[in-house]
Amino acid sequence: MLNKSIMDGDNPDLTEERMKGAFDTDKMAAVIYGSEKFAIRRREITESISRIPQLADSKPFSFMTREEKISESCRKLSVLSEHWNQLIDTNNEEEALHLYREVLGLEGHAFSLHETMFIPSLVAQANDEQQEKWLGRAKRREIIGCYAQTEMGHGTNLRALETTATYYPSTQEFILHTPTETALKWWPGALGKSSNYAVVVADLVIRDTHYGAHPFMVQLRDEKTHNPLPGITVGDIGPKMAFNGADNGFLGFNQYKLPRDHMLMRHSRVEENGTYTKPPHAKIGYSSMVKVRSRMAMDQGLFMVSALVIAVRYSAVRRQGFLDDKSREVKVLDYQTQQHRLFPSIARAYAFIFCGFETIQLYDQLLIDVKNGDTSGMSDLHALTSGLKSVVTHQTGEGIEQARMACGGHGYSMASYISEIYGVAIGGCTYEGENMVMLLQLARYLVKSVELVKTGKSKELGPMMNYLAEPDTQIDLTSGPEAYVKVFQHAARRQVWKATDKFHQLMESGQSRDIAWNNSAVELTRASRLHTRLYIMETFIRRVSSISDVSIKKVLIDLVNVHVNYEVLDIGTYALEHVSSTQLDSIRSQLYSSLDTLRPNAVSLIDSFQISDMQLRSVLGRRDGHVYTNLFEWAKASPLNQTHVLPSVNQYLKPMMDKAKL
Ligand SMILES: CCCCCCCCCCCCCCCC(=O)SCCNC(=O)CCNC(=O)[C@H](O)C(C)(C)COP(=O)(O)OP(=O)(O)OC[C@H]1O[C@@H](n2cnc3c(N)ncnc32)[C@H](O)[C@@H]1OP(=O)(O)O
Ligand SMILES: Cc1cc2nc3c(=O)[nH]c(=O)nc-3n(C[C@H](O)[C@H](O)[C@H](O)COP(=O)(O)OP(=O)(O)OC[C@H]3O[C@@H](n4cnc5c(N)ncnc54)[C@H](O)[C@@H]3O)c2cc1C
Repeated sequence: MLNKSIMDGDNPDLTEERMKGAFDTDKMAAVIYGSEKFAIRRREITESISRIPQLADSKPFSFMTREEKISESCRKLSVLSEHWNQLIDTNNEEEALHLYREVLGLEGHAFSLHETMFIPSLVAQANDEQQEKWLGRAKRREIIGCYAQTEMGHGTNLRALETTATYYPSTQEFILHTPTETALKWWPGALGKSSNYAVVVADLVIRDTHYGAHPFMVQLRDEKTHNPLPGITVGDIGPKMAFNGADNGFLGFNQYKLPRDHMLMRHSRVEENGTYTKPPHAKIGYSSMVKVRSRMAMDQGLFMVSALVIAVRYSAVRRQGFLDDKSREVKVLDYQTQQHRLFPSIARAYAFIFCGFETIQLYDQLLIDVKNGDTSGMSDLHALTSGLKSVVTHQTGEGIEQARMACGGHGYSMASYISEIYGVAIGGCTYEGENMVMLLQLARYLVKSVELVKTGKSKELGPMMNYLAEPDTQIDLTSGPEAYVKVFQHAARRQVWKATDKFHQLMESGQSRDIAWNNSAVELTRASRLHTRLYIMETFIRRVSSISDVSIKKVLIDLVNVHVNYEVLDIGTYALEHVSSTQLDSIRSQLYSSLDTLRPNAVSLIDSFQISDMQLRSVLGRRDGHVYTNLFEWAKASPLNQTHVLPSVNQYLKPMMDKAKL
């Protein structure tokens, strides 16, 4: 059996789709998840979880209040604490994240930031003695931590953070203080009610000199009572667009004393007498953010996949309207518009995940290099991940919203669960650096690269930048996906040069650097997007070319074809400089035929992600395809349906109607 999801009693429309799949979904899972070993481990972990009934949801998430969601996730975390070692290798981050996704879902929980930012901050920023003291406790979950950087008044501009950590050599202590209301830490995940420790980012002050943002390990709550410690004001910031299982919080300090060795001192130091040693790279303290950004292509790819699993499966069981055969309505997946809505997003999701593997590995390597004193790769990775997080989060938002619309009316119901996936995923456009701001960070790097070319120093260009120095060439669109890469290179190169020239000209005309930058900013962000999309396309093609299994490679090439045709058409206005409108018409025809080619493998392509029903939490996306019966059951479980007559009817509507009758 090529598609391992086929089971007796499933909806026959889905079974038919799975029979059509031309490749082995387990083999595809191994490609998606980087190795056969990890793909197998994922399945084993999912299987083991299903054997622990207390880890099942006590009722559908969509019917829970915020308080119930928080209580439910804490309940499950306490059950998990009895099973960690038997379920996963606790040193394996990917296994831990898979476990969290399966059991706790995507709405956040008490450990939301513990694994993703608190522990990574200790790993990257704490020195050996500090790691000895805190890392083991954090990994054993004796303490719960978060990452408290953003303030009510400032998230983007870290140089303007107002929270101070002032060092006093006389007592060898820092005093943490929140001087104004806008200096309150605001937003950190799991800060409000769950965490008892935080890595707090504050402006280091020694003898009236401000050294800027530095990380500190701060105890927030008493380990016995969980009450906030004296001098600490902490709480929840209230409901959000989504992600409401997490207690994003506020935090203020009133002259709060902290021992000297609580500043994380792997890279910068404050000696007992107040002597400050600066880090080997000015931005090394920003590494926890780079860590999360390097994961975002993968995590966002998985958000998009969740929505696509739901939309593609549902589109295979939803029948509406007719094509040739007037005796039976067609699966909506057979409509070209439906395929055009969904398949390019499937391609992007695969591409994002392949990019994600690459950037996660680059971060891990950078961590080793930095520990060995080599910070030379920091700028490259910062630029790459800044652009990538921005493009991927934006396109993921678009893809999920299209997936929701592709499910028609039922997509709008929480039974589909797509609105929640959208709400959580779209947060990624803002957290870890607002997208425009991060595109502009990449643009700094692109502008510098053009300046290198202009001054004859092309040899110094960073990775992925050589194309900026190359001349335009004739493009033969019949020569396969590489020709489309060339189109992107031409378009990105032209836009990067154009934006840089504009910036330079404005400065030459007398504008200050900052004003000229601001007046070129829209063009600069366009350059960053094109450059990043080029990287995504190249990575996708490179990864697919490296695959040896014939049937897997064949379907992934079909997917690459959808991707390259769609992407080039999507940047049509930029491509027009290099591709004629007749050529664009032929790309359009190729896109339509590539959608057709992909159609028989659509369900198998999304099944291959092996996202369990438990994780998906969607009636429409059920693996067995039994949508309608379960939709009715789900609606019957609504709290409103637990009584025939609501108290509000008796209190307001009935008296109103009775009065109208008089
Ligand atoms: C189903 C699946 C489930 C998955 C599971 C996930 C679930 C969902 C969980 C949610 C989890 C949320 C987690 C959110 C957690 C937060 O959001 S934490 C808070 C994040 N905050 C931010 O990202 C703030 C953004 N701001 C910044 O990073 C900085 O202010 C900026 C924008 C980089 C500017 O920094 P700056 O110090 O003013 O520097 P700037 O003058 O702009 O640049 C100076 C130089 O430094 C360089 N530089 C700046 N930063 C760096 C750096 N990091 N490295 C190297 N060089 C750098 C610049 O490139 C520049 O270089 P040159 O061009 O001069 O050569
Ligand atoms: C779900 C979620 C979880 C979060 N979790 C955490 C956490 O765990 N820990 C934490 O510390 N923080 C967290 N944050 C905060 C988050 O990191 C910040 O909100 C984010 O960095 C954006 O900063 P801001 O809110 O100051 O936006 P602002 O900078 O105020 O953005 C407002 C607008 O101004 C524009 N803008 C700002 N500066 C510039 C510029 N220089 N050039 C051009 N345009 C500019 C932006 O593009 C945007 O359009 C979280 C946020 C969310 C939504």
